[in-house]
Amino acid sequence: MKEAVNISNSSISSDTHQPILEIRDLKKSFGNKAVLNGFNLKLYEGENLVIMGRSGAGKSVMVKCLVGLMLPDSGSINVMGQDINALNRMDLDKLRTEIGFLFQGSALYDSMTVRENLEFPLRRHKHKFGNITDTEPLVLEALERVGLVNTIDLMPNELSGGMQRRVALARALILKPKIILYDEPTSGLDPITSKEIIELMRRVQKQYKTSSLIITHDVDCARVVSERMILLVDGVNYAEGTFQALRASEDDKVKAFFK
Ligand SMILES: Nc1ncnc2c1ncn2[C@@H]1O[C@H](COP(=O)(O)OP(=O)(O)OP(=O)(O)O)[C@@H](O)[C@H]1O
Repeated sequence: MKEAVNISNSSISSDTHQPILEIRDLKKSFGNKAVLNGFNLKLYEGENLVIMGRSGAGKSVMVKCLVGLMLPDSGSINVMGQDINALNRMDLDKLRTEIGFLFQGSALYDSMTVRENLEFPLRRHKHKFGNITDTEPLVLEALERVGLVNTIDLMPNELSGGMQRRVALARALILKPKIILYDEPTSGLDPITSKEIIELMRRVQKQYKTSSLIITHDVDCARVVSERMILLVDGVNYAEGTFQALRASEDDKVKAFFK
């Protein structure tokens, strides 16, 4: 297993803590093209970990393996002490409620109102809150967290791109997950709206005390939200450390990320 260049870890990543999410030696090839070549990751409780990689580096492949949409060739993925590849469908479904996703684009259901979009995961995973019948308080709470209670009866196409992203964040939060996975949370947004989303991510992290895995190309987003970063190069975690430490690195491959 190839070890990452550890440029400077934050105190959170101390090995005395048990990671809430751990990826070990993940490998995935397509034909003779190795995309992930022994990728490792540990996400600790309450931490904001950013993964940066150039286009085609294998970030989406990693995310798909992580959520069980793609099988890796080898390696393990452990979420809250459970190996996801060893779980049956029902247990995997249950574990998924502990992971909130905010994918590229907002991926709201266009034919549903904001309220219905937020109710959807609640109905699907009723068991999580003891078979609740009145979803309204949870919907309102999640919308309040993102400052959009007044949009509850609107359709997604009546919202701006930034508002849609915020509603998608509310939907990711509604099941009160322990982990949030952000895949390019600021892509396609103008700089001001991006800043608003980044600020919201920080606020939500504090309120819900979630652990966040943030996949981004956006250096500004990484600077503001990350406590620790992993640079994914050639299918491995090439370098790890704080934003400041990585930015100060003299390594050419690391420097290329900050140009
Ligand atoms: N199902 C697939 N079949 C064949 N090749 C694939 C498949 N999925 C991904 N790849 C290849 O794996 C490589 C990594 O793709 P991936 O989408 O993970 O990149 P990425 O880092 O997410 O890029 P971007 O930042 O542009 O989204 C690419 O070369 C892609 O063509």
